[in-house]
Amino acid sequence: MSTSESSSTPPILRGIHAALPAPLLSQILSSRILLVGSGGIGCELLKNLALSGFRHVQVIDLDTIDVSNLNRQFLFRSRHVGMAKCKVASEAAMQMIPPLHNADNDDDDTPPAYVPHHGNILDNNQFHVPYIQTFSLVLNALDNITARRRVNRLCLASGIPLIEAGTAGYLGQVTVIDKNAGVECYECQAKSTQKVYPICTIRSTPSMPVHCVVWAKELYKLCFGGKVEESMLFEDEESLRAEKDGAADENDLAEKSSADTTDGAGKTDTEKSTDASNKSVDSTTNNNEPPGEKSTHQSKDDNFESTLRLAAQQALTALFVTEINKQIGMNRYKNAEKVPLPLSLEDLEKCTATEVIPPTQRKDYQPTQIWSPAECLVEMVSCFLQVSNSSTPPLPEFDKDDEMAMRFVTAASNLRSYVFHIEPIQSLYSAKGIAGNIIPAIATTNAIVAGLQVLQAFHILKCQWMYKNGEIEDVGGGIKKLCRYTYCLREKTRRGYILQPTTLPLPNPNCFVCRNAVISLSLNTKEWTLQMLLTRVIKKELGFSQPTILVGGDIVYEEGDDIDPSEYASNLSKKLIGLPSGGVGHGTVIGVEDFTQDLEVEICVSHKDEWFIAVEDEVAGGKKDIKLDDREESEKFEIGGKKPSVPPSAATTDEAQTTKDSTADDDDSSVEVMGMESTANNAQKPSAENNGSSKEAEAGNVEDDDDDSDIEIIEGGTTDAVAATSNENTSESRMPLKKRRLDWDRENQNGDDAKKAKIAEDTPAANSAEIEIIEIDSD
Ligand SMILES: Nc1ncnc2c1ncn2[C@@H]1O[C@H](COP(=O)(O)OP(=O)(O)OP(=O)(O)O)[C@@H](O)[C@H]1O
Ligand SMILES: [Zn+2]
Repeated sequence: MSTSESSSTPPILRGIHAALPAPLLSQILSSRILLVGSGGIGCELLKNLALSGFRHVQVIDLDTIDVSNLNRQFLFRSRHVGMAKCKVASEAAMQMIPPLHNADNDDDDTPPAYVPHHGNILDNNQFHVPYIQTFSLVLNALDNITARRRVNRLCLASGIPLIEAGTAGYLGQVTVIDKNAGVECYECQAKSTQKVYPICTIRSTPSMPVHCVVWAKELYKLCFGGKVEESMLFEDEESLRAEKDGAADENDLAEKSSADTTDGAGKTDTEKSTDASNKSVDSTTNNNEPPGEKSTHQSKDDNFESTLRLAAQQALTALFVTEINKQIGMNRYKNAEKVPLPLSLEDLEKCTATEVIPPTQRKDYQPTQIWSPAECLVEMVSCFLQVSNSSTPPLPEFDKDDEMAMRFVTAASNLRSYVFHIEPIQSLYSAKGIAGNIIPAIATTNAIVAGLQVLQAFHILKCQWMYKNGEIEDVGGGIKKLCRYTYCLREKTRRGYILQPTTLPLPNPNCFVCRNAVISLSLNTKEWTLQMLLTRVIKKELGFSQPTILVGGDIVYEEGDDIDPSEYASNLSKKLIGLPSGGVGHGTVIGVEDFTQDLEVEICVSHKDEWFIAVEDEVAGGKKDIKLDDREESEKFEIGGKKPSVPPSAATTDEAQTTKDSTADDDDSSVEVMGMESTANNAQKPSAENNGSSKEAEAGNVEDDDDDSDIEIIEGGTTDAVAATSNENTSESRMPLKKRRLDWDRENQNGDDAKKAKIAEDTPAANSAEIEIIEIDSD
């Protein structure tokens, strides 16, 4: 019997007791763990924590249980659908904690408690640095970058170790982030950004199914969204006029055609028709008629229904006939391989007939069926009618799990594919894959990764216990030595392992989060307003939550509970160049602080007037650069490019010096983000928005370094072996990101299936890889 195992140990804990020295077990039993996310990985983790004897766990999750979660989030049953995930998961896990006998835990006699918090980790008021500081360590089981970034920053600011994990299909990884260990943080490496398509491709020249799906999602926003002006398809009067003028330059015929299809208010036929169907929706949803009176107003209802059907038909004709003819009339496709073909008027006439049953309402309906154009039209009409006849408004944003939204997007995107001769036509099932960019979740990978996380938790607790006993000088040093970045691979390594541990990577010196590096930002300071800078860059790209912005040492904007929003409101609409304290021009250093994340950064601005984007050259083949037009101003920026070589105004300040010094080795900056398509970055950063981070694709680089010794390290006997492995691994794991990516690409050409699969996700041919957000879903 081992040191910690007693005759009274419950059988389920005996294995753990046999493996762990008694003090470590006691450390586990009294530790306080925070788990963020109780979905796929989170459920596995909760079960592992409970069965390993962890008694004090808090769980944060914002979501409720959906039917689609049940196949892999095994703590949930169908009776739990609609209930808070964290509550159900905590209760289920609590039942699994083996009862303890006094001898097991001398230090802690408080009863076990798994406490759920049904909330958003982004909520500053509830989940802040002092809260995080009450835990021994934090475990992440999240599915998005924003939340991960937030936990990363909270943990760095609190000095609490974080065990980060992610999966994408068969691939997964686990790592440990700890400020005091001096290792890479979550934001040291760039994450894949939302895939962005040039507006012109989506609006006029789609060539792949994914373009049609993106268009259909924008159409959903235009038809049902709360803010139609946020749809990429929305046209204000100015852009309509600009389009008309441009068309006039092209040829006279174009102008005539354009004039024919816009009304006096400058609205396109599409907008007029979707307006019409929306008005029908409004008039129906505002109709307060009690349901019982319906039969007495049958004929009135019949009339109303036929009005709705007519409005739907008009909208569809505008979308798939009038608008297409207009574009053809403007000679937009004169060099295209195939000119689009508007939908048949006959199909459009038939689609409103009451007796035609939409495909999804038929008895033999299967989500893998492919709908004909006529069926797609009927399906769209049924969506319009459903919205009109329902008392609850549709979701303002497209959600792949919303049944109506998915039917609408499948039908609309397929109709667009038919018009533009794009193949293959998608079933609802495959369109959902593209729309949500879904890589099927594999429960086994989640389970493996959650197991690895608990092993890392043992390592951290061991370090904390060793520190308490004066065996090591600092916890961080111990973590750096004991903990591992572990990849879960699809194919076995040469030595036959699927788990590949490496030493924790060193921080990226250019990381503004953990290394306080100056951020370089290029944009047009004469066009960008403070509001654009705030929303597009400071909040969205850099993840600030309550920023204070300083120019020339003076506050130009501030947010917070006790801040009067009107105080700096007038600055928001000002162009950067016109801001107080001398404005922001080429070389200006902007300060940004966020006390909710204990983060302060400096942004060195480069003024840049003209922006280009590489697009497919349909005529000559290959790529060509086109100048970005005015509509995309907020997409015209670059983070992490070259900083101004001689910052004019700030040249003598310390900030400027920092800026200048860091310019030389800036080329491989991992925070380079272009807010537009086809930058090298997108290829560089695979699947970071899914359950995994960008690391998994680099797994191939460490294949030769395989050594699974750290799986047994908890027993303390393998430290040397791991240290030796660390040295071997260091050069690979510290390699600049671009170099590692190049090696990765090369290896893929050599035909490793696992890696090919990963690359396939990054290539246009795998449609699902092209969309904005990558999510893991049920398989
Ligand atoms: N900001 C956040 N605050 C709290 N919990 C979050 C936050 N963002 C995501 N989560 C939770 O993280 C969990 C991630 O789990 P998972 O990746 O299995 O996603 P899922 O939504 O359960 O499944 P899927 O998206 O595949 O249908 C989810 O339960 C989700 O609610
Ligand atoms: Zn970092």
